[in-house]
This record gives sequence, structure tokens and C-alpha cells, in this order.
Amino acid sequence: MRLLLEDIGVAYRGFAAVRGVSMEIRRGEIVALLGPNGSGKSSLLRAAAGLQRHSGSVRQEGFLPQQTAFMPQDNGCRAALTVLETVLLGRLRSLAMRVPDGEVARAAAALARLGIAALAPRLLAEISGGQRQLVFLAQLLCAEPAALLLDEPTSALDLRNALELLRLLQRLAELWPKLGDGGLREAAYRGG
Ligand SMILES: Nc1ncnc2c1ncn2[C@@H]1O[C@H](COP(=O)(O)OP(=O)(O)OP(=O)(O)O)[C@@H](O)[C@H]1O
Repeated sequence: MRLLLEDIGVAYRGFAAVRGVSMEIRRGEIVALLGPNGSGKSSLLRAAAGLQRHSGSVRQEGFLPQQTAFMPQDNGCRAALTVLETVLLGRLRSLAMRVPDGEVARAAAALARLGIAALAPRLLAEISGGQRQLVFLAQLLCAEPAALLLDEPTSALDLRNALELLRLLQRLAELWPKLGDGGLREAAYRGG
């Protein structure tokens, strides 16, 4: 199983934000994309998630494009929903608006896994930005995706929660049998 990016380019009205990026991400591998503000990291991630017009090719080998989960930097929260409803929302789309008990249990388990089970009945408007980030990650985990694309997932988290999130990602990656050397890889990215 791997995600292959080949010669990816993203342009906004003629401005090349991403130019000629190729990379291979193998099963069980965590890749951190590093680079200065405005260097095109978000544009590249959105292209990899199939959410951004781009040149070049994005290929999923051994999984389907719809098994890719993407967490945007600004997750456009719906403040009138509770935390539990938000996590369930990701499942509702594929369940034609019907919520079986098993789904509620699954959403609650995802919240517990991220250490925020107690937030379930709270409104999104009443929790912190960092807590919201964890809620949206819980929503993604419910769908058991094959690939997770996270745009600055720790930007709103304090050090303790940021480390906890990284540990969780590492545990998730270890659940997938490794091909090649696996582990954490950093991809320095200078932009277009
Ligand atoms: N929708 C858009 N229309 C026009 N230009 C855009 C658009 N989105 C991004 N850009 C430009 O493309 C470049 C890359 O932006 P991008 O958000 O991909 O960078 P980034 O590396 O993720 O930045 P940051 O670390 O600040 O989040 C920037 O110069 C930005 O101004």
C-alpha cells in the first residue's frame, strides 16, 4: 500500500505555489512536510487529498481515493453542533442520516482514544481551538481511513497535547504492517 505523488504542480491564477513535487509514502510511514509559511505545503496536501486542481498525478496503490482522510488547517467548525454530533457527522454522509447505536459507540471510542470523552455533550462553540482540532481528528478516525493527511494538526495544541497527538499517530502507523524502513521521515519543502 502506498501513496504516490508524481511531478505535482499547483498554480493560482498563473502563480506557481507548488512545482514538480514527487514523493512516495509507504504503508505505516509518517511523513512530516516542513517548510516556511506560504511555501505551498497546504496546497500540496490538498492536491494529494484530491481537493485541489493540480498537474501531475496522485496515485493510491492498494487503497481507494475515498479512503484518504484530510484534516484542513482551518476546519470551518459548525459552532451549533455538540462534540459528539461533530464526530458522528463524518459517518452520517455515508449512512443516509441514520445513526445506529454502534456508530455512537464508535464515535465515543474515538473521543476516548484522544482523551476528550468528557467533551462529548459540549457545543463546539464552547471548547478551545486545540480541543476542536482533536474533535476533528476523532471524526476522521471513525472512518478508519487508509491514509491520513493532516494540515498542521498540532498548531492549536499545547506541548502536552501535541506530543500526545504525535504519539497517537505513531501508534496508528504501527498498526499498519511496515514495508521498507517505515518510521518518521521529514520532507524538507522549499516551495515553488
Ligand atoms: N486560493 C488561493 N488563491 C491564490 N493564492 C493562494 C491560494 N491559496 C494559497 N495561495 C498562495 O499559494 C502559496 C502557498 O500557499 P499554501 O497555503 O499552500 O502554503 P503553506 O506552506 O501551507 O503556508 P503556511 O505554512 O503559512 O500554512 C502562498 O503564496 C499563498 O499566498
